Parts: sequence; structure tokens; C-alpha cells
Amino acid sequence: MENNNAQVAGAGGNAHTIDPRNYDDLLAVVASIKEQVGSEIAHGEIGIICGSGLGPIGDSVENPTILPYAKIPGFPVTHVVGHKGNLVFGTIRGKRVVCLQGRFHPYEHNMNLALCALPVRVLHLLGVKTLIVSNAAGGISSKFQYGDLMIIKDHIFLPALAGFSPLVGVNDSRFGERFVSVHDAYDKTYRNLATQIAQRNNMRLFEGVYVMSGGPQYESPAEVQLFKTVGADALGMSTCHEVTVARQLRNQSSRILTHHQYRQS
Ligand SMILES: O=P(O)(O)O[C@@H]1C[C@H](O)[C@@H](CO)O1
Ligand code: HPA
Repeated sequence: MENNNAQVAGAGGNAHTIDPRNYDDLLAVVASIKEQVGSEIAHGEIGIICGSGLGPIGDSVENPTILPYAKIPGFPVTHVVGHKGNLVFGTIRGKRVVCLQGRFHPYEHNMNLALCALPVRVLHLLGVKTLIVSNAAGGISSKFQYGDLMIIKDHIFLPALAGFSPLVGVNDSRFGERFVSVHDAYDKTYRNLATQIAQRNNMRLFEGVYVMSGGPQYESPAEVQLFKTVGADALGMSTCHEVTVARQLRNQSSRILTHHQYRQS
């Protein structure tokens, strides 16, 4: 079942299908969210994308306001088991969070990566400055035991290397630059914090490189060997498109700050 609410009114009042690359369309999506849950509720400092099996993070949000994706214009419907399909607003330990209880995998949506990363742009327009992204992945590193946790320190975004990037196509500069650096895409300060917390709690935690394949088929033994050879530690079918879009938005924020400083000096 697709979301039958994928249209917004454009210039002249003509309805058109939401384009995930169009800033004005996403402002209309955000306006609809604010209208449905109220402007006070519809904002957050921290965005959380729950991977497969990690939906209960959304259930731990305090004072939750839940908006099903089916009621959000432009949000496709998620079909993957373990992805509920809710936007959850509330707090966790006093911090305002917006939780995506369910993500969009490119293999579900004809490799439309911009569409699958649309929620990240929506989170940005709702005020989110910090994004926590989780996933379930297959281990490649021989260090790993079943169920181990890995913090991503870098990625190999295979679909993007083959031309399937969420940033391909018209670039609306209000989202950021045409050419986006993904150096330090995974914040070192937060990675260190997670490592310290794991150590304090005697948890097994590794840092490693995540490789995203298009899926949905799992990888052949020869492909796993290939990824191991190029330095990947874990393998999945998500995350990199979201992080790439987030990185463009973060670069946009720092660009605005640079201009601001320039004007002051
Ligand atoms: O959303 P995530 O990345 O946790 O989903 C995982 C990876 C694939 O989409 C799927 C295959 O197991 O689950
Ligand atoms: O082994 C895997 N490969 C790709 N994606 C996955 N998601 C969970 N496990 C895997």
C-alpha cells in the first residue's frame, strides 16, 4: 500500500507529487506535520532513525506524540518487518527527540535514494541538529561475535559509487552544496562518547567501516570476501544515503555560520 497523500499544492494551486529534492515541497510536508501535531510538539534537537529490530527505541520516548507515516504527505510506506512506520515526537532523558520508527530502503523504492532520504531533510526542517542512525548489519570482521555492536567510523556507499546517490539530479542550494564532503561524516566526539559509555558498562563495542549494498539479496561468499579485502567490517542495505544527505545539510549549516562570521568581521 502506497501513501495516497503524496501531493502538495504548488504555485497557482495546482497539486503535484512531492519532489524530495524540492525545498519548497519539503516545507509543505513540514507544515502538514506541524498542523497535525502542533508546532510546539513538532520539533526536536536529536533525530533518531531506528534500524531493523531497533524500533523499541521509539517506544522508549517519553510523552510521545505519534504520527503514522501514512498521514505525512510524501512519506512512502515502509514494508520491511520490524519497521513500524511512525514519526515519534517526545523526550528521552530531557532531550527533545524525533524518532523515525521505520526507514525507507532503496530496494523497496526502485532505488530512489532521494525519496528514501527525504525524512532526513524533514528532520532538519523540524530543527534537528544531531542525527543518530542505527541498523542491523551482517558482520564481516573476524573479530565480531553474533550480536556485537559496531560504531560506524566510515562507509563504503556502493550504490552511490554506481551513480545511485540521493544527491544526483537537480540540487536545491537551500539544502547545501552540489559537491559534498563526507570526510568525518560520523562525528568523532559522539563516537568517543559511545566508546567511553561501552567501556564503563563492560559492553563489547567496536568501531568499523560499514558497506552499503543495494540488496535485497544477501551477498555471495565471494562478495563478502571482496568487501573484507577493501576494509569493510559490516554489511547492510541502508544508512549511507541518510548520512550523505545529513552531511550536506550539516555543511550547509557551517556554511551559513562562516558567512555570518565573515559579515561580523
Ligand atoms: O534498516 P536496516 O538497515 O536495519 O535493515 C536491515 C538491512 C536490510 O534492509 C534488511 C536485511 O536484513 O534489514
Ligand atoms: O548480511 C547482511 N547483509 C546485508 N544486509 C544485512 N542486514 C542484516 N544482515 C545483513
